[in-house]
Amino acid sequence: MTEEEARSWFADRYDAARVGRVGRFLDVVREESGRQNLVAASTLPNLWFRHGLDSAQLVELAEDRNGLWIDIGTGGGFPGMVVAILRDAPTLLVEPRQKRASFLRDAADALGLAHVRVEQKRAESLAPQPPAAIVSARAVAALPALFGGAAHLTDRKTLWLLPKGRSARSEVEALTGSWQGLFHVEHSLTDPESLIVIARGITPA
Ligand SMILES: C[S@@+](CC[C@H](N)C(=O)[O-])C[C@H]1O[C@@H](n2cnc3c(N)ncnc32)[C@H](O)[C@@H]1O
Repeated sequence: MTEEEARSWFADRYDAARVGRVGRFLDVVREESGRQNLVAASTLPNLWFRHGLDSAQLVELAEDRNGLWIDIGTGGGFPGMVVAILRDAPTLLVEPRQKRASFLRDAADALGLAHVRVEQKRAESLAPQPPAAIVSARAVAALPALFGGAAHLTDRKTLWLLPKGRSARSEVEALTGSWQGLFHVEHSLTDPESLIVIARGITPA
């Protein structure tokens, strides 16, 4: 898919103001990439597709849930910042690296996203709070570490949306005896060989 086609994917689903905000955010990611490493340099020419659309597809998997969305390890903003632009519900971006967390705070302020909170912490250090409706994490850790680090922020109704590349099935199978829940996988729109793990009812086995 070309960048123009990826942008059209947004324009077909969202109003012009939201699409404009996604575009402004991708512009600041491009600009900030001269100062810190936010995304792989090879993906800078394809921000709409590789990061915008790759993030936005999670909103389509979220079953219209309106509650708190926690994105673990947001890094340069993906998927959490795109999610926050596309839905108006509270969004918590968890990112331990100071420079990245500051960038996320500044970007949320510049875009007027008052429903975004940034915590400069590791997920496992966050105090328990009202359980998340949705937890996402892209390219952060293996499933046992994600569940171990963030389960205290969730309850049995929480939907976990975890882009996992090609390792998805083997990671789910390897959970036997440690974590249990209901799992299925979806193919990623940005790479049919990559899978997104969708999980609910996650508890220690
Ligand atoms: C490879 S980057 C991915 C960033 C972003 N999710 C993306 O896909 O573009 C992993 C990020 O997870 C963060 N991270 C690593 N361990 C974490 C933890 N336990 N809790 C929260 N964030 C974590 C790192 O600081 C880093 O920014």
